[in-house]
Amino acid sequence: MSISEPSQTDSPSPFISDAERPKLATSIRDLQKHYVLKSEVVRALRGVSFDVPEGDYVAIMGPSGSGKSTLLNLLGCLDKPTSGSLLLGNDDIALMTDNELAEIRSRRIGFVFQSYNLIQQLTVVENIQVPLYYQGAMGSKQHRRSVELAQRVGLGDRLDHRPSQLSGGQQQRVAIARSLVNDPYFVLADEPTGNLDSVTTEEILTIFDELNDEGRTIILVTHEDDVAERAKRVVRLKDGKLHRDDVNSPAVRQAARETQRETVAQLVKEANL
Ligand SMILES: Nc1ncnc2c1ncn2[C@@H]1O[C@H](COP(=O)(O)OP(=O)(O)OP(=O)(O)O)[C@@H](O)[C@H]1O
Repeated sequence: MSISEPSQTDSPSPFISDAERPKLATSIRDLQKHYVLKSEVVRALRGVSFDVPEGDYVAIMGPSGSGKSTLLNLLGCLDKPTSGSLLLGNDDIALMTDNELAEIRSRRIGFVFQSYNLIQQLTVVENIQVPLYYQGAMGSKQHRRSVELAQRVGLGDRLDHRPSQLSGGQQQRVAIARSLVNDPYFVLADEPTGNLDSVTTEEILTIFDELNDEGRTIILVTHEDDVAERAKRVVRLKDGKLHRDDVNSPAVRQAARETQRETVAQLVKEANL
């Protein structure tokens, strides 16, 4: 359950100075995406607008076909809108060339996928470094940063392991560390707990909570209410439009944390019997 509050205003208040206004990780205005299939036009996004301030934690939800993946592809610079704007920093992705999109995608967006998408032949540290490899930045400083990130997600004792030697939850931790290596505008996670059991889901959501507490901006797509309740805000799409934009109260977030921890404690207890 969430209480409904408008989380953004369309026009900036004249009483707030530029210095006081929160910086935006991204700003989306009247975003439209149409796909042309033979003679048919599919209007996957039909004028979506919202802002994501730095430090926000947004869950995107909606029924199948509502436009979540389409929005995620645009946020991840994997595709360009038909019209409207999507600002990353001061850059509008609608105006970028394909090369510029690829550049910003590899340098400034941190991806976490449901299926982890790790390279099987590489170790934990090497997988974390992959986004740096595309930039030709592979010195000792970058190696140190990758080790620190592995430690940050609790894999300090698994640095030389390969994905096949790790559990699903550990592989997702590697993916989270990899998503942070470039200091991204935001972490973009597509059903990050979709393949995980409740115990591991709780571990991953706790890492997201901690990263967000440290100021990281997180945008995730989920079908699960209990995952969405952990976010600060839930954006719901319906038929390609923004249907609702609700703030989760601290009480709702805390209750979701407690419920999940109790479920985990019960499962652990049962497993020990
Ligand atoms: N590449 C494409 N070509 C044509 N139509 C597409 C394409 N991608 C998505 N669509 C259509 O756009 C609409 C929105 O699809 P999208 O995948 O964004 O929805 P979704 O909310 O992510 O759904 P799901 O939860 O099932 O993954 C759907 O009608 C879909 O069939």
